[in-house]
This record gives sequence, structure tokens and C-alpha cells, in this order.
Amino acid sequence: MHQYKGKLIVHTGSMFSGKTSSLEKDMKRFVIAGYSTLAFKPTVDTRYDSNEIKTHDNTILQAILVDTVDDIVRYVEDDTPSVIGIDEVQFLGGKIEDIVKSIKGFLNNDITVIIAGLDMDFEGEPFEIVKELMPLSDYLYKHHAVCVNCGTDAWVSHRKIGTKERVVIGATREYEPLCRRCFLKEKEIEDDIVNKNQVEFDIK
Ligand SMILES: Nc1ncnc2c1ncn2[C@@H]1O[C@H](COP(=O)(O)OP(=O)(O)O)[C@@H](O)[C@H]1O
Ligand SMILES: Cc1cn([C@H]2C[C@H](O)[C@@H](COP(=O)(O)O)O2)c(=O)[nH]c1=O
Ligand SMILES: [Zn+2]
Repeated sequence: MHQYKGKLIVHTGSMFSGKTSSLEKDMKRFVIAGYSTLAFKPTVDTRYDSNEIKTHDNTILQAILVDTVDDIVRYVEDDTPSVIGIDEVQFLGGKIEDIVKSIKGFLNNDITVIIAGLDMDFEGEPFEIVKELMPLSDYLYKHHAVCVNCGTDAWVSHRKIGTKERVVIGATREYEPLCRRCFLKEKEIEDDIVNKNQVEFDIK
């Protein structure tokens, strides 16, 4: 009984790859197995955030909205769950070293931690917290969406809209999962458009 004590389970990959679905499935299995659980989700946009974790195919898990890992620590101290889940870990506020330290603290206290988070941003650059947590994991799952262009395993979340800010909340209107080859092709096209616009601007 309760073989999962102090394990770190990491679900990562691009958008639409099934990270949140896997987190939800794990959490629901732990409930069935008799573990006490708490699920958390960082607040990224107070206008849209609700107290639930929702997958792209609309399955739902109740969750507590938090700003930083310190909020999670407070809930864990009050409720003493044996399993916690954190969705969208890349948006959790606070210093990376504090997040890592708190997660290690949970694990050392026999609390199992399930993480779901993007490994890379829209430019193909790693999200630092996920990069830190991957080697610490007991179970590491890299999930793959389907490349919307060619149908092979996707590698990255390509942003379809122009903005370059790192955090832009969205789904299929703003992002599409692409394999490396299709992503590079897309980047070439985007660079060509930028260069062409620059030439036209210089001429005028
Ligand atoms: N290109 C795609 N590849 C795979 N799944 C997709 C794709 N587009 C939409 N989906 C849907 O996304 C679901 C996964 O959603 P979710 O678990 O929320 O993913 P993530 O948390 O990784 O963004 C799939 O079960 C599928 O219904
Ligand atoms: C790649 C990328 C994504 N985001 C945002 C877009 C979505 O709101 C979430 C990811 O959700 P999912 O459950 O993994 O589909 O993150 C972002 O802000 N910046 C990025 O570079
Ligand atoms: Zn492709």
C-alpha cells in the first residue's frame, strides 16, 4: 500500500501533447488508490483563471490557484496531502531555486509531486524550471502532440501570432504543435517576410 511515497513525476512536451491529461489521469488514479491529493495551478491571468485544470479536450480537475510556490507550501502544511499536482509549472512565480528547494522538501517528506509543464517556449528555448526538474524526476515522460503540418511527432509549440513576449496565454488560435522540420520551415518563411518588409521600408 502507498508505494508512491516521495516520487517526482514529470510530464513535459509541447502544447497539445497530453501533459495536463496525464497529470489529471495520475491524480485521479491516486484518489482511487486512497491517497489524499491536492492540485495546484499558477494564476497567470486573473481575468480568465478558474479553480479548475482543463485539458484541450475539456476534461476537468479541481485545482487551487496559486501565485508562488510559497502558497503551495502553506496549503501543504495545512492539509498534509500525500500527493500534489502542479499544472503549468513554467508559470509558477518566484525564484527557480526556491521552487526546486520546496519541491525537494515535499519529496523528502514523502509527498509525491506530479508536475506538468512545457519544456520549451515558442522559440524552442527551454523553460528554466522544467529544465531543472527533469533530471530530479523519478518518472519522466516527454509527450508528443501531432505535428499539424505533416502528422509526425511534434517537437515545439509554434506561435502563429506576431507577438514576441514570452508569456501569451492561448490555444489553437495562437499556437500549433510542429515537428522540428516544419518549425524550421515556418521560421524561414517568417524571416523572409520580415526581411521583405524591411527592404520595402528602406526603399520608402
Ligand atoms: N495536434 C494535436 N496533437 C495531439 N492532440 C491534439 C492536437 N490538437 C488538439 N489535441 C487535443 O489535445 C489533447 C491534449 O490536451 P492536453 O492534455 O491539455 O495537452 P497539453 O497539456 O500538453 O497542452 C489531446 O487529447 C487532443 O484531444
Ligand atoms: C509555447 C508557449 C505557450 N505559452 C502559453 C500558452 C498556453 O496558455 C500555455 C500552455 O498550455 P498547455 O497546457 O501546455 O497547452 O502556455 C506561453 O505563454 N508561451 C509560450 O512560449
Ligand atoms: Zn511536421
